[in-house]
Order: sequence, then C-alpha cells, then structure tokens
Amino acid sequence: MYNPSIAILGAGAIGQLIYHQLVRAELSPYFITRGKTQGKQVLTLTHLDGHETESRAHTVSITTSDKQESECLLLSKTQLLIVCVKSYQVKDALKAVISQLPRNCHILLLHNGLGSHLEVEPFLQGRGLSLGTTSQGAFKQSTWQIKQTGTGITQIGHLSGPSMPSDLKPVLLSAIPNGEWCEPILPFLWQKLAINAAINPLTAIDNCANGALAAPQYEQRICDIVTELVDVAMATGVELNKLALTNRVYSVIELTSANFSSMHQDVANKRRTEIDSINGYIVERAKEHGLTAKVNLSLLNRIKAIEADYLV
Ligand SMILES: NC(=O)C1=CN([C@@H]2O[C@H](COP(=O)(O)OP(=O)(O)OC[C@H]3O[C@@H](n4cnc5c(N)ncnc54)[C@H](OP(=O)(O)O)[C@@H]3O)[C@@H](O)[C@H]2O)C=CC1
Ligand SMILES: CC(C)(CO)C(=O)C(=O)O
Repeated sequence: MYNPSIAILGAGAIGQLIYHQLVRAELSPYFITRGKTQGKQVLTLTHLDGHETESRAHTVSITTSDKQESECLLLSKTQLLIVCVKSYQVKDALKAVISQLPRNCHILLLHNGLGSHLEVEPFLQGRGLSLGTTSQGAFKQSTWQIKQTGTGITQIGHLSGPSMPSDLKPVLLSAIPNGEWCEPILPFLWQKLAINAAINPLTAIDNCANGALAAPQYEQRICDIVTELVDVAMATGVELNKLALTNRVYSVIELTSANFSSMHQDVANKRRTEIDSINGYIVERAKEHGLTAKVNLSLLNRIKAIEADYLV
C-alpha cells in the first residue's frame, strides 16, 4: 500500500484530529513539536458520539538539539508537511524546520485567516505550497487528549510552486472526512475569511455566542464587514458574490448559534487571537490597494486593545 511520509507540524487540537484521521486511513504520520516532548505518545480522540479511539504517535521535537539519526532521516524523507499551528505561529514554526525537510517536500498550511502564505513563500526555496481551511472542530482536553466538537468540510488547494504530488492528493482527501480539492483556493479562503471576520470579533467584543449576531443591531456592521471584504478581495483579483456571502455568514450564525467563536474563547482565556490574519488581513490588503476598510479596522483596533490588557 502507498504510505507517503506525512508530518504534522503542531500537535494542537486540529493537528491531533487530522493525525487520528490519517491513522484511520492506515497512513503513518508523525508529529513535529516544539519543547521537550519527543518519542512515542498515546493519543486519545473522543468522537462526537462519545466513543473513544486511541492512536500511537511518534513525535520529533524541533527544538531538541540532540536528535537521533533516525529522526533526522524521518525529517529528510518527509513528502508532505501539514502545518496545523495558529496563523501567527506559522512563520516561526516553519522557519525552524524547513531546512531539515527535503526540497520536494510539499507544504500545506491549514489554519483560520489568511496571510501566512505571504510570509512563508520567500523561504520555501521552490517547495510546493497548498493552503487549506477546515470547518471540523476539536478541543484539546489535555496534552494528548482531544475531543471532536464538530464535523464539516476541509477545503484544500494549490497556491504556488510544484503541485501536491498526484498520488498524495487523493490519499489525503479520502483520509480527511469531507475533504475537497478546490482550485483556485484563494476564493474559498476569502469566503471563510468573511465568516470569521464577521463572527469572531463581534462575539469576542460583545461576549456573546455566535447566535446572538442574528439580532437586528448587528445587521449593518455585518453588511459593512462583508462589503469591505468583497471590495478588497476584488482589488486583489478575487471576485465574490456579496449577497451569497452575507447569506453564508448568516447561515453559519444560525448553524453554530450555541457556539462561542474561537476568538471569543481566546479572549475569555486571555490568549493571543488570530485577528491579524482575519480583519487585519483585510485592512492590510485594503491599504496596499489604496482602499479603506473602516469597519474592519475598527474591529481590529478593538480586539488589539482588549488583547493589550492581558498580553505582556
Ligand atoms: N480547534 C478547532 O476547532 C479549529 C481550529 N481551526 C484553526 O486551526 C488552527 C490551529 O488551531 P488549534 O489546533 O485549535 O490550535 P492549538 O493552539 O490547539 O494548536 C496549535 C499547536 O501548534 C503548536 N505550535 C505552535 N508553535 C509551534 C512551533 N513553533 N513548533 C511546533 N509546534 C508549534 C502548539 O504547541 P504548544 O502546545 O507548544 O503551544 C499547539 O500544539 C488555527 O488557525 C485555528 O483557528 C479551524 C477550525 C476549527
Ligand atoms: C465558523 C466559526 C465562526 C465558528 O465558531 C469559526 O471558525 C471560529 O470560531 O473561528
């Protein structure tokens, strides 16, 4: 059986969920982590229906200087690296490992928000880059224990350099439930960005669940966020349908009405948010194209002010 060497960079909630899914598809991925954790680990996944499955994982710590020869060999044979860290962690995480990966290793960035591809492309040295977004949900209960909190599509597509090898692509897409190949990928990522740009900051600022945004008081702001995003996306060459996108935002508000957005949870737990790659990305691209994105800028500033109160 074809068993490509796949590494997952970042053993967080989504990294571990993808790991379990690859193992279920009879693949043998491994983790690249930071810190002291290395060697064999036992991972537990609690599925949506409450049953548990265990997987064994080999982890290589990128920060450990005394790596064994076998670990260096593992890194040097990696064909696909799936990067599952937060958007603001991508550049540093990838920079620390890239020189140990072969020149034909394909890189897949899987996170919320947009923008990390612009930071990493310059140091990929010709390696192929794909981007993806997932609507699956997972929660990390302890270091090696996660709980799946939602199902959904995972959209992946090519961005630059050599394409993902054609024998690897179907293996990956069939391992991840509801995995879809989407090309060009950027319009799909802008659509997901619209959902996060509208829901995440508003729920974090007003300390409410996603469903609260269905109230009339949010209608104008949601419309402005999406309008600005559509104009900025258009300036970058991505055409989106504003009405369809607004309807999609409202449909996610309804479908996830009881959920607290990831930004709400980050603020509640005094963690850094992904605002820079969400509303911040819209603001940056607007500036680049001589546009203004006033509503997105004000949300960016509000979240930055909230973070400044607890981040050192
Ligand atoms: N969780 C979810 O339900 C969903 C998440 N997403 C998106 O997926 C992305 C990942 O989210 P999530 O899994 O929840 O985040 P987590 O914080 O749970 O996971 C991130 C992991 O990356 C690790 N990491 C960070 N920097 C490095 C580094 N330099 N080298 C190696 N490992 C590193 C962290 O390690 P450490 O423990 O050392 O900090 C952590 O284990 C985010 O963009 C999120 O928005 C999208 C949909 C749903
Ligand atoms: C879709 C949404 C808004 C669900 O809460 C999400 O992706 C997030 O919270 O980051």
